[in-house]
Amino acid sequence: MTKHILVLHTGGTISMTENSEGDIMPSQHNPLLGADSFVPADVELTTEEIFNLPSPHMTPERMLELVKRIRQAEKEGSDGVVITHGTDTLEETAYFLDLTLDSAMPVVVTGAMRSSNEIGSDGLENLQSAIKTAASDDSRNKGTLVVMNDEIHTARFVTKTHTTNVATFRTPTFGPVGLVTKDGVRFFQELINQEVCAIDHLVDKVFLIKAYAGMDGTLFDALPEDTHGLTIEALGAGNLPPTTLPAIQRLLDRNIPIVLVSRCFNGVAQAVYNYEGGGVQLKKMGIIFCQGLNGQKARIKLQVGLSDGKQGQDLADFVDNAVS
Ligand SMILES: NC(=O)C[C@H](N)C(=O)O
Repeated sequence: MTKHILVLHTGGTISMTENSEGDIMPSQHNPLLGADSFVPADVELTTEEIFNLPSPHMTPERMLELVKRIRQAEKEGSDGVVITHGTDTLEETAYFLDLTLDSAMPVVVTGAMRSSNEIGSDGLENLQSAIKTAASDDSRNKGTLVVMNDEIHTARFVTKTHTTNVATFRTPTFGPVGLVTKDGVRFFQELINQEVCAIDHLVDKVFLIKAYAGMDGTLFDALPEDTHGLTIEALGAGNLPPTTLPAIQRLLDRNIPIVLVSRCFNGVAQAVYNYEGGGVQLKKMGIIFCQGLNGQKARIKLQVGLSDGKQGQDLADFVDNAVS
């Protein structure tokens, strides 16, 4: 049966070209438009350029525009959607889609580390793998997936780990969920469902701050009056320098929800240390521990939860546990 796959291009290196000086720049004519000779025989492709942006120019407002286009595509009869995207913020857009699209339809995000005319360009290969994944029945009901370098990852846990290597996308702690091979798509890990928020607007003042040895309250006190929420990348298992605590308490007294993750690459944040600034104390103060997400993903989750109108325990339950 023919599968109708919509490809939405948003820009990034996959759509860029290298000039004679070696600079990589957005192309005036997207080299991916019309490149479809590699599409599997049972796939009918529709292609749209919704944006042509380097991914550092991506914003949550643009992510929401993308969500609305994907919801419409499902109504129009698409069997799956592929999004091409710059890799710098790919994981944030992918996770935003994962949290806001309430659908069984496969949604697959891909990109490239080498632009379209560089030697060893990985764009078309990644696009082909993403199309195969979006066309597979096995990809239904799996939330948003990220396909790069023959691997399938969940949007929830994948992260960019290398500035230039084509094997940059990794899933720390849990690993990839599947592979794209010559014969098709193979999943080897089950996915755990999560709550989806079908939001149609955004609250915007949600910040991310990284902790470091010797940190004090300066950055916390500098947050604007109308702050909606804050995510902190804390130390180790989930601890903070004691000199940050008075400023953090002032934010909590203003009813600003604070979500904590670890700045460590592997593992989950847990309230295990009971000393000044230790996780046990932070949890007692009312900080929400988010397990298994990195800082940029936890910030997206907090923003989506707040945009859905969640607060108090409801918000904490939504944010705190990404792994069950
Ligand atoms: N590989 C890439 O796509 C990186 C590029 N700077 C982007 O995110 O748009």
